[in-house]
Amino acid sequence: MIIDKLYKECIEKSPICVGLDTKIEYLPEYLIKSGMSIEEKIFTFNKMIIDNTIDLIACFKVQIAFYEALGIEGLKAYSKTVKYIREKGKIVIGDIKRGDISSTAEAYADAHFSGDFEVDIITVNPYMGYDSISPYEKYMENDDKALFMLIHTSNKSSKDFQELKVDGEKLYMKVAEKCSKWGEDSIGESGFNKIGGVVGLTFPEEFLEIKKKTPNTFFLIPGYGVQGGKGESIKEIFKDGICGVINSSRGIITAHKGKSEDENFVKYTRESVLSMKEDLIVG
Ligand SMILES: O=c1ccn([C@@H]2O[C@H](COP(=O)(O)O)[C@@H](O)[C@H]2O)c(=O)[nH]1
Repeated sequence: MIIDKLYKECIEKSPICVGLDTKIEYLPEYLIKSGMSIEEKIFTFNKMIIDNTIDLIACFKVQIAFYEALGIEGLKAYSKTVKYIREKGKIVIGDIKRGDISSTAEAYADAHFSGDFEVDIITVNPYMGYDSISPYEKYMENDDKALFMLIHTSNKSSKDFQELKVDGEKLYMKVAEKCSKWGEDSIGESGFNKIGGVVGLTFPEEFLEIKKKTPNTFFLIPGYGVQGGKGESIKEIFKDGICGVINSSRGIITAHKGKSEDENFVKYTRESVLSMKEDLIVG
């Protein structure tokens, strides 16, 4: 089961997810100035990051918004990037945050669990309820696909709706309970199921509250580094064992900026992953 594989990678390598939120301005000058097409520039940058971090981490997350922003060439770079990661046998999360009526959700499932944009796990927004999530299940039957459902996001305004009280309980706790319930039939040998949850590291107390109620939910944890999430919070959250994978995007893929603008830029990428790993050591 894919979440078992992700869990194993977290134990064997590190619970780190490198986020490929690639923008042209993040590229080293030598690539920006090269005569390559946008598609080639972005893919070359991503490939160098992938090749130089793959042995240290659990998975990659590719945020589709940055590729959509570059038009057709950007989407071709997205497709090449996710295919390259999968060819290397590594897990790739498509951060697409979809949520729509079931007929449209079926199309999203086809688009991101097969074909040009196929990834192993996608992020989904559960606001529209169960029939916006269930169309992905067809692809999850073979155990090689999974979902990460938004529960409590890392941004400041997550409070606007997610913390509203419903029947005396915060809305994000209701969502966490549904996430756990919808995944309860698919618990793997790791003890986690196929419907994971997205919970930001920027609100560690809320994280602990969610974790207590959802022992079989594996988490995608954004918010580390640039957004203010701290390694020390992970030590508390992982006190009883690893229960998620921590994403860092800008903190890793821009680590070379102001230091190296040539082919050696990946030295800084690798160093940033190693220092994140050090910061997260649970002990
Ligand atoms: O609650 C959420 C959900 C998703 N994200 C995504 O994670 C990365 C974070 O990037 P950093 O550069 O490490 O801040 C980005 O793709 C977001 O769209 C999130 O931040 N918070």
